[in-house]
Amino acid sequence: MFRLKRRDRATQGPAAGSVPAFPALTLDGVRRVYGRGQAARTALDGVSLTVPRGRFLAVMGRSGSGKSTLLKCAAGLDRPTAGTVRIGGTALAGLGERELTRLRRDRIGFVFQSLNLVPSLTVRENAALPLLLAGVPEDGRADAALAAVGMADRADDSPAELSGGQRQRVAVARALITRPDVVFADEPTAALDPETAETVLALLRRAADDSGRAVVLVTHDPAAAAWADEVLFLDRGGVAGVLARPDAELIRRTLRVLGTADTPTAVAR
Ligand SMILES: Nc1ncnc2c1ncn2[C@@H]1O[C@H](COP(=O)(O)OP(=O)(O)OP(=O)(O)O)[C@@H](O)[C@H]1O
Repeated sequence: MFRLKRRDRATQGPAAGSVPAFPALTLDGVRRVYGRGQAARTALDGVSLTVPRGRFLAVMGRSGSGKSTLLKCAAGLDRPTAGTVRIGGTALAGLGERELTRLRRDRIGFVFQSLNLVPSLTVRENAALPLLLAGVPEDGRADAALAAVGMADRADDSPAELSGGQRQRVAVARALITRPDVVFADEPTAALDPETAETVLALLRRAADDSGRAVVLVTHDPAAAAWADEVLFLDRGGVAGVLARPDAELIRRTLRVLGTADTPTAVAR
């Protein structure tokens, strides 16, 4: 069976095509208010953070604390009401829709639970999709990316023939194929059994360690967050705390102290 071992962070060079002088991701005073007037709801309340290259950050917090909103604003999928988001030094607010789409395609990788593979394409074509959309020849890069996630032998298969964990491994290959500055992962292991989840988390860990990507993982699962270098806890749209190099037990205890666990049973597990 394909498995990876958890490893300590290694220092690696910057991602190709990026500007090494700048962190992969910075948020400065990011606010997001939904609605207007009396119906206005502040989902993010002035969040600032920096994620350097090679760093793996997990974002946690109870339902409604602003995790998805943070991820969408950071990934250029939503525009903040105020504040600045920079990917590799590029301020997203200064970009038009077309430039933003290009930046998302070329410099950001996505591994979302809901962002499924395209069923009418082969596994290889799915992995190559960001390059195909950019009109760039894939030149064997899809096979190399699939080999890196242990899926080379399934390149000609249809996604329908894969298990959930195998699909997520292909999604990781697709997310990494453009050598992005940042990989955003939204609950990528929520539907997987613990062992399969570990395989996917190890791939994200390796994307930070070996390839110098910044990885931002949104999760409810302390065991998943324990793969990160840092865990950022959100509460009512603000940063309630940050934990460096935590294990799952410390994360559970911190959730309990901060009152950001979804349910008492989630803490007691
Ligand atoms: N499109 C929207 N319109 C209005 N309010 C929204 C919208 N999206 C999110 N919100 C509100 O913003 C707040 C933060 O939502 P968000 O989805 O970011 O939380 P979350 O931490 O990701 O939650 P979950 O863990 O349940 O996915 C919530 O109060 C939510 O109701």
